[in-house]
Amino acid sequence: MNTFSVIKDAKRIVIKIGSSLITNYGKGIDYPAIAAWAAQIAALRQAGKEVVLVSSGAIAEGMARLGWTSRPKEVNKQQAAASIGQMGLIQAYEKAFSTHHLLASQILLTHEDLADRLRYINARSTFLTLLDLGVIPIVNENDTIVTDEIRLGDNDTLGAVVTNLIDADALIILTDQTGLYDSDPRKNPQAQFIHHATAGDPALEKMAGGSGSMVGTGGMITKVLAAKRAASTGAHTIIVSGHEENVLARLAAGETIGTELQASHSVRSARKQWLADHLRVRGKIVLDAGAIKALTEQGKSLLPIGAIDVSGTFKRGDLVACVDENGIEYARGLINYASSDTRRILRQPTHKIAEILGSIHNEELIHRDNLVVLMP
Ligand SMILES: Nc1ncnc2c1ncn2[C@@H]1O[C@H](COP(=O)(O)OP(=O)(O)O)[C@@H](O)[C@H]1O
Ligand SMILES: N[C@@H](CCC(=O)OP(=O)(O)O)C(=O)O
Repeated sequence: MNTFSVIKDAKRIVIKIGSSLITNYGKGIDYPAIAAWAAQIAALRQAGKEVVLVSSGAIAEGMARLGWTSRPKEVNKQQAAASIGQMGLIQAYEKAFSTHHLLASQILLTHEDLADRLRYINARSTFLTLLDLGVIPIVNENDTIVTDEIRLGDNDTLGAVVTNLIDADALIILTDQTGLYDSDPRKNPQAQFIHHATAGDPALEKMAGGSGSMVGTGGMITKVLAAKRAASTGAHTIIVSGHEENVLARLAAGETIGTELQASHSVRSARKQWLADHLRVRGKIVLDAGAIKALTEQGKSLLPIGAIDVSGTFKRGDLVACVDENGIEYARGLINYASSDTRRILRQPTHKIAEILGSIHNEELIHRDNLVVLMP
């Protein structure tokens, strides 16, 4: 199926722009490029579409303003650079959108802001109000104050989280490559271009590598994982070069450019989506093939008999990832047993739990109501 028409028909779109594009590989804000994207976004608004922009580039622009040629290793210096660069980014966007009589707004998020259910709902309401008002929200991670504990990590993930938060129809990731290849084209000139794939296909995770540039953060792997995440609310993802002439306008006209990663998931309930968007898993349970099938195809709960290994230290009620033996995550959920107890009941039938632990909380390791499947 050709999903490019989805961009054409989409009502609500999240557009993520990477650092290398925004700052011309760290040389400083690319004002003409921002003006060109703003003009296309203004045309999308005119056509009745709502657009949220997730823009990277704060650290790269801060470094350029400070005259730093290599990214400092010290987190406090990166955070200082982000604080300087973010201001430049927002000024550039505000100016570019104002020429089209559009208001822009700034939203800086951390993972912690969205991990709390009330704040998540509140953030959603603010986004939707801004869109109702015809504003272009411009989002970045709050790099200046973020710590490892509350970090989202990269803006591809942030783009997907925002897509899920506002139920966008599509996520467009503008980057410096024409899209996804079966290996990093910077390293392999023979790499083959992927025109179309299903978001969440584990094969994509093997093709995608890290960032090949000095200023980019996540590379393709975070884009592929972002597409998987965006697909969980039914959003399709397009990974495409921001250097393409009129890229957004052409996508909106239904042209086939970039890599399309099609959503095949059925849409989740709001609570399960919130669970999926938690990025801080406290541990991992390795499942056998039967358990993976039970979770992903039969909508069942996870029983101890299907769990073959456990890692991490967690308490009852913590969020854990359900992975296969290769570490691919299939589901995540709130576990009924602490890691020490889980370890003791691995591979055990349910009727043995009380005998081994002395008491039984629940028959399931993770009840299906507290479990969200990430892959079809
Ligand atoms: N399979 C792949 N296909 C395309 N690009 C890849 C692949 N694997 C790794 N990359 C690298 O990912 C980079 C884009 O990611 P990144 O540098 O983080 O950009 P951005 O700032 O746009 O997020 C490309 O320049 C490329 O070197
Ligand atoms: N939040 C950071 C960008 C992090 C990031 O993911 O960058 P990129 O890989 O270029 O999208 C910044 O504004 O510098």
